[in-house]
Amino acid sequence: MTTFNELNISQPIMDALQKMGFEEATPIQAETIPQAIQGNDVIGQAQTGTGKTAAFGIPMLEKINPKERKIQGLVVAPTRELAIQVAEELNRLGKIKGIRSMSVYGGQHMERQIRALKDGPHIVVATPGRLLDHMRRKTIRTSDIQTAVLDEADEMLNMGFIDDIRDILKNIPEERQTLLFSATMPKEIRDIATNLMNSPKEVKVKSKEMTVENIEQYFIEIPEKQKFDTLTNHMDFYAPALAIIFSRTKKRVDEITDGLQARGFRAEGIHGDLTQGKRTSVLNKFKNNRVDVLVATDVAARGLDISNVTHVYNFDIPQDPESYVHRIGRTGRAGKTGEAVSFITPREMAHLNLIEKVTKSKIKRMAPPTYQEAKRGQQQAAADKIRNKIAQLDLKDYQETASELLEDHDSMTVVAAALKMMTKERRNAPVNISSVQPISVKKGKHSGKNNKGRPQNKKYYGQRGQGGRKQNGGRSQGGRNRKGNYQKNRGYK
Ligand SMILES: Nc1ncnc2c1ncn2[C@@H]1O[C@H](COP(=O)(O)OP(=O)(O)OP(=O)(O)O)[C@@H](O)[C@H]1O
Ligand SMILES: [Mg+2]
Repeated sequence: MTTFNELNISQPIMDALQKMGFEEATPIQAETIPQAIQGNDVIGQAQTGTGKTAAFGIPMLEKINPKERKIQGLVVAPTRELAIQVAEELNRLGKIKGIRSMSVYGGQHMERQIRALKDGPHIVVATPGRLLDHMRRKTIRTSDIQTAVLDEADEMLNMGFIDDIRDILKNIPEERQTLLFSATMPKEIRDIATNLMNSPKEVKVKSKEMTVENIEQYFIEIPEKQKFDTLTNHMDFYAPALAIIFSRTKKRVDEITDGLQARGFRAEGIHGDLTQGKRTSVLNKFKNNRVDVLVATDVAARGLDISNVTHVYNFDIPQDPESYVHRIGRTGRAGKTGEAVSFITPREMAHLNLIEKVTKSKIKRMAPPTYQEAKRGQQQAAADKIRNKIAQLDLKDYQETASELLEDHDSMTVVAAALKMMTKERRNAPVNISSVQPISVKKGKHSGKNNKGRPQNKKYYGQRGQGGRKQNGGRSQGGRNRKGNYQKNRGYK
C-alpha cells in the first residue's frame, strides 16, 4: 500500500486528491508517478479501471505553471467521450492549483472551440484529427508543451492513427516528456511506441490476467438467431442495474436498441454515426441513470469510466482479445465487482478459446436463461417493487378499495393479478436482428478495415486457437442472490 504522501506530490494536488476521496495510490500510480515526476518518459500498462488517468495526470499537473496562460500539457485520446472525461478528471485534480484543462474534439463547433482556446487553458485533451486541424490553423500552439500523453496509445496506433500521432509529436518540442498509457500493449505496438519516445521506462503492473479479477466472466453458446431473446431473458433473470451491450456494427446497435425499447427496457444506443450532441446526451443519460442499458459499438470500449456498471454483454464477440479486455473493463472499476457475459455462436468457440488464452482469463460457460426463468425474474422484480411500496407506508388511501377487492377474491388471486399487470409480456414484441457472419479463427479475418496494420493479430492467429468446447457447464453462481441485491439498489423500473 502506498499513500500519496510518499510520492512527493505538492500540497494543492494532495488537497485535490483528498477532496476526490482518493486515499491510497493504486499500484500503477505508485510505480509511475515518481518515475514521471523525475522527468522520465514512461510506458505504463495496468488493468482497466485502476487509475491510469491520475497516474499520468498528477506528474503532468506538477510540472505546469498555472500563472503562464499557455498550453503546457497535451493528452491525445482515441474518442471524443474519452477526451471529455479525461479533461474533467484533470480539472478535478488541478483545480486547487489553478490549472485548467479543456477538451477539443471533432463534431464540435470549430469557432466556439477556437474562442474557448483563446481563454488560455493549461492542458488540452484532444482527439487526433481535430488536434491536427487546430495545429495547422495555429489555433493550438504547441511550442510550450512540456508533457505529451497518449492515452489508449495502442488503440490509436492500431486504428491507423500512427501517421497522425507522428505528425502531432513532431510539432512538440523535442525536450518534451512523453507518457503513454493503456491496459493493453501488444509487443509490436510497444515497439512502435518506443520509437516515438526518449528511452522510456516501462512500467507494467504485474498480474496473471489481463482482465481484473473482480469481473466474473461468462459465455453463453447460442445460435445467432437466438441472441436477442437470450439477452432479454438474461436481463430479466439477473436484472442488471446498469448494463452496456457491445455489438459489432452501427446497424446492429440501432436494431438492438429499438428491440430493447420495444420490450420495455430503458435503452439507448451510441455509435460513430450519431451527431456529437446525441452521443453526449445518450452518455449523460446513462451516467445519470435515466437510461439503464447502453448499446454501443467499440466507440465506448476504451477508457470510459461510468460508475456502477454491473454488467457488460458482448452481444457479438469482439475481433481482438484487446478489445475484449477493454469492453469488459467498463465494469469492475476501482475495486468494484462486475459481470461480463459474451454470446458465442457455435462456430465462434475457437475464437473464444483464443481470447481466453491471450487474456489468460477463465471465461465460464453459462446456460442460457429460459423464458420461464426470465418471467420468474420479472415477477421477483415486481414483488420487490411491492415490498418497497409497503416499506414506504403511505397506503391508507388505497385500503378501502383493497378491502373491496378482497371481499370478492382471495388474497392470492388479487396479488397474482397485480403482479401480472406489473410484468411485461416481452415475447409480445418479436424482434429481428439482421445477421452477421460469425468471427472465425481460421478465416483471414484481418481484411476488415479495423485490422489495418495490426501486426499483433498475426501473432495471435498464427497460434490458432485450439477449438473444441469447454465442458464446464452450469449457470452463473449466485445469480438470484445478486439479483436481489441489484434490485434493492435500483428499485426496478
Ligand atoms: N487512488 C485512487 N483511489 C480511489 N479511486 C481512484 C484512484 N485512482 C483513480 N480512481 C478512480 O478509479 C476510476 C478508474 O480510473 P481510470 O479511469 O483512471 O482508470 P484506467 O486505469 O484509466 O482505466 P481504463 O483502462 O479503462 O482506461 C475513476 O473513477 C477514478 O476516479
Ligand atoms: Mg483510462
